[in-house]
Amino acid sequence: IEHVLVHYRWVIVCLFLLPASFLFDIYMTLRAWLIFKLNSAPQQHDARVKNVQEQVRNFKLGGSKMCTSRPGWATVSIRLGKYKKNMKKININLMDILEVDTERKVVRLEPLVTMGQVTSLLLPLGWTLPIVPELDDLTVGGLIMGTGIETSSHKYGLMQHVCESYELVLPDGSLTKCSKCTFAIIVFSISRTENPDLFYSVPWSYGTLGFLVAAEIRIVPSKPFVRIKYQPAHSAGELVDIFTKESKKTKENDFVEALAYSDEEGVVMTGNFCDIYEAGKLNRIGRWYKPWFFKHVETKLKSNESSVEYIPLRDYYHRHTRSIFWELQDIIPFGNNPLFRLLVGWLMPPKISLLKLTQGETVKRLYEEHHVVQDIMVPMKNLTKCLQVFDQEIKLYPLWLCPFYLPKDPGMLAPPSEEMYVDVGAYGEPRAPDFNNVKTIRRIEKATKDFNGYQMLYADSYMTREEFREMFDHTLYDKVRKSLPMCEEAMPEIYDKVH
Ligand SMILES: Cc1cc2nc3c(=O)[nH]c(=O)nc-3n(C[C@H](O)[C@H](O)[C@@H](O)COP(=O)(O)OP(=O)(O)OC[C@H]3O[C@@H](n4cnc5c(N)ncnc54)[C@H](O)[C@@H]3O)c2cc1C
Ligand SMILES: NC(=O)C1=CN([C@@H]2O[C@H](COP(=O)(O)OP(=O)(O)OC[C@H]3O[C@@H](n4cnc5c(N)ncnc54)[C@H](OP(=O)(O)O)[C@@H]3O)[C@@H](O)[C@H]2O)C=CC1
Ligand SMILES: CC(C)=CCC[C@@H](C)[C@H]1CC[C@H]2C3=C(CC[C@]12C)[C@@]1(C)CC[C@H](O)C[C@@H]1CC3
Repeated sequence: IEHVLVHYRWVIVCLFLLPASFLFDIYMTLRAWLIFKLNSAPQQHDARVKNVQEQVRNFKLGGSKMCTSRPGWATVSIRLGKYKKNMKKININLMDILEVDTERKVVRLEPLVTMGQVTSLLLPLGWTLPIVPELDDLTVGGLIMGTGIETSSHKYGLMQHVCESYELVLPDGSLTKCSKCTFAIIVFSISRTENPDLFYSVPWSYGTLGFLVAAEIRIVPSKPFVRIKYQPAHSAGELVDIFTKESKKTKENDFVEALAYSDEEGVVMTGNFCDIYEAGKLNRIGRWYKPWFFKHVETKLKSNESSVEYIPLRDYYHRHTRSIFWELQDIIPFGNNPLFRLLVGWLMPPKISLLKLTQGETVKRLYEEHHVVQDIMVPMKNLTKCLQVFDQEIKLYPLWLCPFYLPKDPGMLAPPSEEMYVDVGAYGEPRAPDFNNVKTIRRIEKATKDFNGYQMLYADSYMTREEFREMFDHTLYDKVRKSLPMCEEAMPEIYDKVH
C-alpha cells in the first residue's frame, strides 16, 4: 500500500479522494442550505456555546491541558497536531454564519465557518470580507487564532486587523467578549471597548487563551468582477521595483500579488473591483476546464507588455484553490492536461484534509524531508535580500509574493514601526543541491528574524523556545495568560503547539 501511495498517489487521489471530496462538498452545501432556510443557526448558537462552557467546566486540572477536538488531519496546515492525543479535547460544533449586518458593516461568524461558505453567502449580497484567504477550507477560527493574508492585505492588513470583536469561552468556562481599542475610544474615553488586552493577544495565540465561539469581522462592498493587470518582469530588480511601487498604491489597487517564476522572472498582478467587463476580455478562470491559474499567469512572461483581463470575483478569490497553489502538480502530474481538465476537472481539487488523512507515514516523511511549505513575512525593504536567501537555500519556484500592511498594534507582532511587509510563500520541491529540511529551514528562520520578519506558524517551525520568543513579542500574551483564571494551568503555550 505504501509503495502505491508513494509512487502512484494519483491513482488513489483520482479513484477515491476526488469522489469523496465531491460527496463531502455536496453534504456541506445541502447542510448549509437547510440551515439557512430553517434559519436554525442563530437560534442554536447560545445552546452550543453553553455546551462548550460545560465541557470546559468539566475539565479537571492536573497533567493534561485543553485544545479543540478538530482532528489534526482535518486542518489546513502541514502538521498533524500530535499534541491533541494527550490533551482534553473540547468539541466546538459551531459552523454557521450567524448574522450579516449591513448597517454596522459586520458579519458575525462561528469559528468553523469556511472561506468557501463566506464568499457563497456574501458575494451575491454585494458584500465581501476585506481579506478572503484563498483556500476554500480555511476556517474563521483558524485564521483568527493563527493568521490570514490575501492580496488585499496591502490595504487592510492581516485577518486580525479586520476583526471587530471576539467571543471566547475562557479556560475557567466563563464567556467573554473582547473588542478593538479604537482612536475615538482612546481620545474620548468612550467605554465601549471590552478587554482590549485580550483582543490584541488572541491573534497568533493558536487557541492557547481560550476557545473562540464567535467573531465579528468587517465587511466591505464588493463588485462582480476584478480587472486584472499582468505586468511581466524579466529581472529580479524589475520585479521588486514594480511590486513595491504597486503595493504602495493602496488607494488605486484593490489587489496586489506577484508570482516569481525564477530568480530573474516574475509577473506582478494588480486588480480592481469592477461592475462590467470589456467585450472579449472576460476569463472565467474558476471553470473546471480552464488551465491552472499559475500556469495561465506564466504565459504572460512570453511578452514584455502588460495585459488586462476580467475575472469574476469568486473565481478570483479562489484562483489558487483548484491547483492548491502549485502543490497538485506533484500529486497529479497530468492534472493540468486539457483532456483531464475537461473530463475530471470538475472534481478538482481533492480536499486537503483527505490528502492529509490518507498520506501515510512514508509520504509524510518524504514531504518533511524533500518538500518545503513555508511562508515568511518580511519588511518590503528586505524583499530583494529575502529572495536571494530563498534562491540560495531552496531554489524553489514559483514563489508567492503578497504585500501586507502591518500597523504597530499591541500583540505578538511588534514591528519597530508600521510599514509595508511582504509574505514570501514557498510551496514545492526544493532544487538547491544541499537542501536539508531542518538545517535549511533553521537558516531561513534566522534570516527572517534578522530581517525583523515572522514565520507563518501553520508550517513546520524548527526554532528553539528562545528563538521563538525573540521573533514573536510575548509581553502582552504572558500578561494576559497570567491574568486569566486557570489559563497557565489549563492551556498549553503557543510554542508547545507549533514547534
Ligand atoms: C457552501 C455553502 C455554505 C453555506 N453556509 C452557510 C451557513 O453555514 N450558514 C448560513 O446561514 N448560510 C450559509 N450559506 C448561504 C445560504 O445557505 C445560501 O446559499 C444563501 O446564499 C441564500 O441564497 P439563496 O439565493 O438560495 O436564498 P434565497 O431564499 O433565494 O434568498 C433570497 C434573498 O435573500 C437575501 N439574503 C440571502 N442571504 C441573506 C443573509 N444572510 N442576510 C440577509 N439577506 C440575505 C438575498 O437578497 C437573496 O437574494 C452557504 C452557502 C453555500 C453555497
Ligand atoms: N492565505 C492564508 O492566510 C493562509 C493561512 N493558512 C494558515 O492555516 C491555518 C488555518 O487553518 P484551519 O484549518 O482553518 O485552522 P486550524 O484548525 O489549523 O487551527 C489553527 C489554530 O487555531 C486554533 N483554533 C481554531 N479554532 C479555534 C477555536 N474555535 N478556539 C480556539 N482555538 C481555535 C487551533 O487550536 P487547536 O490546536 O486547539 O485545534 C489551532 O491551533 C492558520 O494557521 C493560517 O495562518 C494556511 C494557508 C493559507
Ligand atoms: C497562501 C498561504 C499563506 C499559504 C498557502 C499554504 C498552502 C500552499 C499549504 C497549507 C497546507 C499545505 C498542505 C499541503 C500542500 C500545501 C498546503 C496546502 C499538502 C496537501 C501536500 C500533500 C500532503 O500529503 C498533505 C499536505 C497537507 C497540507
